Formats: sequence, structure tokens, C-alpha cells
Amino acid sequence: MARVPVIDFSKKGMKPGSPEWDLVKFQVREAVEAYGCFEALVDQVLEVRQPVFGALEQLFDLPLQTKKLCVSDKPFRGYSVSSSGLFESMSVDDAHIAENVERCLTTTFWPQGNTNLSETLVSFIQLASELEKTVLRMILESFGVEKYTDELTESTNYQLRAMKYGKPKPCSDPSPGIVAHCDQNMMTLLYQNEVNGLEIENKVGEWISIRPSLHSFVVIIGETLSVWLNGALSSPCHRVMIKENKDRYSLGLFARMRGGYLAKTPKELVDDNNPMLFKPFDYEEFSKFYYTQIAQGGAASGILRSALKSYCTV
Ligand SMILES: O=C(O)CCC(=O)C(=O)O
Ligand SMILES: [Fe+2]
Repeated sequence: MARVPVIDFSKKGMKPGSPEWDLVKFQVREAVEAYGCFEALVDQVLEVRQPVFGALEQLFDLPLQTKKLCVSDKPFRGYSVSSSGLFESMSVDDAHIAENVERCLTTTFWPQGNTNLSETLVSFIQLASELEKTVLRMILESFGVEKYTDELTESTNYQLRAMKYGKPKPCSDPSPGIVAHCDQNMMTLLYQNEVNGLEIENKVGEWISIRPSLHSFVVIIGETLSVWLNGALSSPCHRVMIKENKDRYSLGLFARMRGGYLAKTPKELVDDNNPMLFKPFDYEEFSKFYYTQIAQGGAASGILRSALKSYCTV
């Protein structure tokens, strides 16, 4: 069965410039070139695995009225539940700031606090965001544009999204927990419980089932990175099909450019033979456009796959 590449990030002493780093960097470049996606093995995540999924169960087991207290005025932030009631999510913006996680996911629900839960999620975010920075630096190095790493990293906002896909109703067909889409952000890191369902579309349109091991993050390249690289690398379309008779929990860390930052393809990647394909854009402005299109029923017209590219094509 086809599997996306699995790359080991657990090696000690993997510093930029070391032979270990360069080897992993080479594997990352090959994987993102071929699939826009790979599994990243990070041993340390095993230390938080049980508490992380314990925390997600605790959150989603709360009464609906309580969950609805996790609110926000922006689309896809706060608590949301699908019309079938089977897919639920809770999102926190700027999740690398521990107080935000505490405020949105802990003190809102447990006014007296729930230190175990918030500390678990904060350690998880720490691990995942470190991995994101490492992968980004490797990709930029592989294109010879590593001098932009700090600028991009400093302009990144991390959204944490906790997701629950309830088990399908008896005798129903596999349900698309999330329909096919490409992530429009910079990079997504996913971590799931033992229930599979994530599928990635490869370059010839076949769906590959992702069956991550207990210590793998699934790393997905988003459209923002593809646009920033002047169309190099593509963001893979993916979906979640729920077939098992168990609840699936996943946590996503979505790295994206902050509002007010103009993402612009670096001049090093543009020349007479490679003209600039995309106009500079502000991700927050784009997001407003994107969610408006979705609210107006645009999802059916393919916007879920190529929104950012259509938005900023020259
Ligand atoms: O739950 C998953 O594994 C995938 C979620 C996803 O693709 C998304 O939220 O964009
Ligand atoms: Fe996604």
C-alpha cells in the first residue's frame, strides 16, 4: 500500500549545517516535491500522547452549552459543530501564547482552572511549533532562500484546532468528516489518535490513506508556502473519511502569516525565465475573502482547492 515518506526528526544533535540535518533536509525536499506531505517521527511526542487525547476527550465530552462558550466572532474560530453533529472543532488563535490556550480552552470551561489540560496542550504546541520551524528552515535552505527564515517565522501565527469526528451512524456509508480541500495556510501539522481516516491525493489523483504511527506528525505543505515559492511545491488536496466505528480525535497546528504581513515571493526565485506568478498578499485579507466565498456557497466551485492561487494570480 502506498505510504507518504516517513522522516525521522528524533535524532539528537540535529543542528543546521550538521550532516544529520543535511540528510533530513534532503529527505524533506524529496517528500514535499513528490507529495507535499510526509510523516515526521518525533519521539518526544509519545510523552504527551496519552494526556493529549485525554484532554481532547475531556473537552468534547463537555455539555454542548458549555462547549458553545468557546466563542469568537471570526469564522472557524471558537467552537463549531457540523450539521450532522458528527464533526466538532475548537480553535485557538495565537496558540503559541500559553495564556490564549488557557483562556479559550481551560478557564472558559473550568473557572477554577484545569492546569493539567492546559499544560498538556501547551507542551504539545511547543513540540509541534518547533517541528514546523525546523521543516520551514530546511525547505527554505533547499531553495537557497534561508535568509528569509527569521522574517517568516516572526510573522507566523499558530492556530491550534482540536477536532473530534464522531463515529458514523450504524449502517451508513463512510462519511467525509472533512471534504477534499487544500490547506491555504503556510504549513499544517496534524497529530491523531489511533483512528485513521486522513487521505491525501497524490499527483495522479489517487487517494493515499495515511496511517501515522503513534509518534508521527503528518506535515502538510499549504498553499501560502507554494505561492511564496512562486508555485514550486504543491499543496496536496486531502480529506477525512471516517470508516471505523470509533471516535477520531485529531489536533492540528496551522502555521499562517499574520495579518498586516505582506507575503511576497523572494526576488531570488524570480528571473526572466521564472516570472513572478503571484501578487503579494496579506493572509488575513485573503481569509476574509475565502470565508465569504464559502459562506456564499463557493465550496462547490472548487474554491476549497485553489482559493489562494486564484486570489493572487498575477
Ligand atoms: O483531522 C485531520 O486529520 C485533518 C484535518 C484537516 O485537514 C483540516 O482541518 O484542515
Ligand atoms: Fe486540511
